[in-house]
Amino acid sequence: MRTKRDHQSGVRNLWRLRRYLRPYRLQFAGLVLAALGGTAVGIAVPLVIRRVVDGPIAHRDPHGLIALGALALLLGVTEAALTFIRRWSQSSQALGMEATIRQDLYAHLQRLPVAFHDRWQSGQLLARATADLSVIRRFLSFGLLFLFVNLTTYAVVVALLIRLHWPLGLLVAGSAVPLVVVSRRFTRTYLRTSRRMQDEQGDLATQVEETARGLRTVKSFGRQAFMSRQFGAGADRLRNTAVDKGRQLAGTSAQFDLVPNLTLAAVLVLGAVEVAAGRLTIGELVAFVTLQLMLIWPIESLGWIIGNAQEAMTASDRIHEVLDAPPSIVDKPDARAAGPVAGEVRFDDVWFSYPGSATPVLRGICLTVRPGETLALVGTTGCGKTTLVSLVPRLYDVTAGRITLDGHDVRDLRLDSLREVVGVAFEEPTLFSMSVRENLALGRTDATDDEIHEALALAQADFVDDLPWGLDTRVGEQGLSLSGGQRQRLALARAILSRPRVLVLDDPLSALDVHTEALVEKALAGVLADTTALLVVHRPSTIALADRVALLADGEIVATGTHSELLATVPAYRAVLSEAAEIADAA
Ligand SMILES: Nc1ncnc2c1ncn2[C@@H]1O[C@H](COP(=O)(O)OP(=O)(O)OP(=O)(O)O)[C@@H](O)[C@H]1O
Repeated sequence: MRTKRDHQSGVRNLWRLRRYLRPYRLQFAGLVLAALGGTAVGIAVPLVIRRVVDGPIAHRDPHGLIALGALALLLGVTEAALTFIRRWSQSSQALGMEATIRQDLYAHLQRLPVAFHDRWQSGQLLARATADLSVIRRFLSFGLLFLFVNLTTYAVVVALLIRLHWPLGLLVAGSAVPLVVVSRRFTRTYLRTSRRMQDEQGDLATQVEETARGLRTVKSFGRQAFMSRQFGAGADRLRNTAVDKGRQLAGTSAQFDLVPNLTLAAVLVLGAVEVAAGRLTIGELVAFVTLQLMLIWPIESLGWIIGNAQEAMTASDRIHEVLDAPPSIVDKPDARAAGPVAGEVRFDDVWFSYPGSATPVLRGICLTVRPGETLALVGTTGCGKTTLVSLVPRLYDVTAGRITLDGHDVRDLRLDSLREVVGVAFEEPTLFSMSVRENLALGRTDATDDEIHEALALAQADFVDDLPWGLDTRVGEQGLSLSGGQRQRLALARAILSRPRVLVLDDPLSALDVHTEALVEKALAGVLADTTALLVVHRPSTIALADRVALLADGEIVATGTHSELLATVPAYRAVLSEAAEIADAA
């Protein structure tokens, strides 16, 4: 039952990819015509041979032999030319379709909310964008075409065979019955195995990606052998599934090979009897057998084509699992630009739970950050500070309540303009495999070198001048060639480069030494003077930047006030700060 459902969903999802075939429909029609033309010419050859055997050879007529020989030669050359045309243009359209699907997949991944990426392993996404798309390309370029051509060849040849000698022709037609039985049994198991293999490829890609990213941790804990064992187990699983899949295909292909060969043997014996009885000429028998030989390849390849179609179905299922995921954080139809804003940010009875979790992380948050004010968020680890600030640029949407910017619900604003207004720097900064300049200008592509240098100076990131190619230095995957503190300062410079009205800084100085932190804070104070800022703070020293502090505990705001007010009146605040100070000292 489940297999039937899987099969239906696979067929449906594969069929949905037809929109990618549309721009290439003329090319595809040309391909089909070239393939069918080649096959038709191939079919005509045995019919010419029949004429040769029953005509010039039987009547010892050399002139007739030359004419028919020339015709056979012409047919051979035509078939070769058509095959060349088909092969020449076959891959370009499939590669074009693959590229378009890949671009759509990537664009959709960008539209999907952070919550989607929290749930999905990156290796699974990687495998979908690479291996699964290659399977679909193979099907679109070869499988689909040959499925069509081979089935047409089969139907035409069997019709000709019946016309040549109907009892033997019906025998050949009847051989389709065991083929159908074999293919039904095959598709039942192969679909599951194919899906399992694609999932395991994704798991393995995730392992490689995580190990590459976490190599320092792996090495520093001396866990290479452990990780290798884990990877080995995954690789073994994948190998076993691949072997299982290969064997299923081999077993089925052998049965597909057997049927036409057994039928051929039967035709030879029965055909000889018919010739002896005078009901069939030798030329007709030769033509019959030659035509029947033309069925061997289409039938033998059917096992591979059906297997390829099954793999394409499961790959298409996997790709649609991503393409069908709704981009839940999108512009409303009537969303408007934020326009010039004063910068008041208000949390209005905000509740938030992560998708799939029943426990709210934030509970009834009411908080107002006035235009130009800097508010520090303080609280024990895991109390919800990062979650709270992530709601402002709508990395997640509130579960209940609302967040307003100058009185407008952020969900009513266009996302691009909201994200222009709100600049963000996180504790774990991501730098991309691009030059320093490109990394910095992510939020403002038109920034001049002077503006970039100003932002770098504010973030105390002048070390960029000492990099081998200055702003043009590629900072490598995730900026690994830079220290944690350097990366943090680049991320900070990136956030302030666009001079946003609202700045969200999630502990962006945690990796800096005390001296550099003090310098950054001094420079930042000027930026923060006229910017609304939400500052997640772990180190007591950073609180100096804030006009006001909010103490978060267990997802609730338990106190707000100036640092000195809270210090004097809220014991829990003193406790959180002294704990943080101890950790900072220990570090
Ligand atoms: N993507 C996520 N999916 C599900 N739960 C999450 C996710 N991110 C965080 N959480 C949970 O939400 C709670 C609050 O996490 P959050 O990162 O907001 O805390 P925090 O106060 O910023 O912590 P820290 O000070 O350690 O950075 C934690 O219990 C955490 O386990």
